Amino acid sequence: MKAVHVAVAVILDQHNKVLVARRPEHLHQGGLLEFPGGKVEPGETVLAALQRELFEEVGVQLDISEDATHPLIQIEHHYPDKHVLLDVWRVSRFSGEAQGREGQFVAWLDLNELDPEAFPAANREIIAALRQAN
Ligand SMILES: Nc1nc2c([nH]c(=O)n2[C@H]2C[C@H](O)[C@@H](COP(=O)(O)OP(=O)(O)OP(=O)(O)O)O2)c(=O)[nH]1
Ligand SMILES: [Mg+2]
Repeated sequence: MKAVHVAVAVILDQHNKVLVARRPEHLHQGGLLEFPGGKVEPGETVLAALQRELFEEVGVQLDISEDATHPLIQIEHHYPDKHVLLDVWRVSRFSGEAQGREGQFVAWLDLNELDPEAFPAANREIIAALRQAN
């Protein structure tokens, strides 16, 4: 099974709050929290995908210049029904106010209070890497 390449944004504000959204029930890993993002389309760069997905899902415009976007970690994970490659980026500049544009719950949660169990299994490593980096 080929891995699905997914661009994922971790947006941390100056108060150590990170933007999370709840995956709609009907999707893969539905009902769990996620860092916003989505599949990289054919011919698209990962940063272009990151920017497109963040605008589509939460209405946030990312600054994807080199000094504002840093690779955090890549995680390859095999779910029973799907193989994903999460390409996770730390984003430090954006404009717009985050809102669930697809009707989903979104929130800024304290990094120290994130419950890894509320996220898909692949995210535990992301949360650990973030806590180590901060
Ligand atoms: N966005 C995101 N996806 C994650 C995270 N953790 C994790 O395992 N995933 C998985 C769930 C999905 O299988 C895949 C992302 O696919 P997706 O369905 O959100 O992709 P998409 O936004 O392009 O959605 P669609 O247009 O296909 O509906 O990655 C995460 O933190 N954020
Ligand atoms: Mg998505």
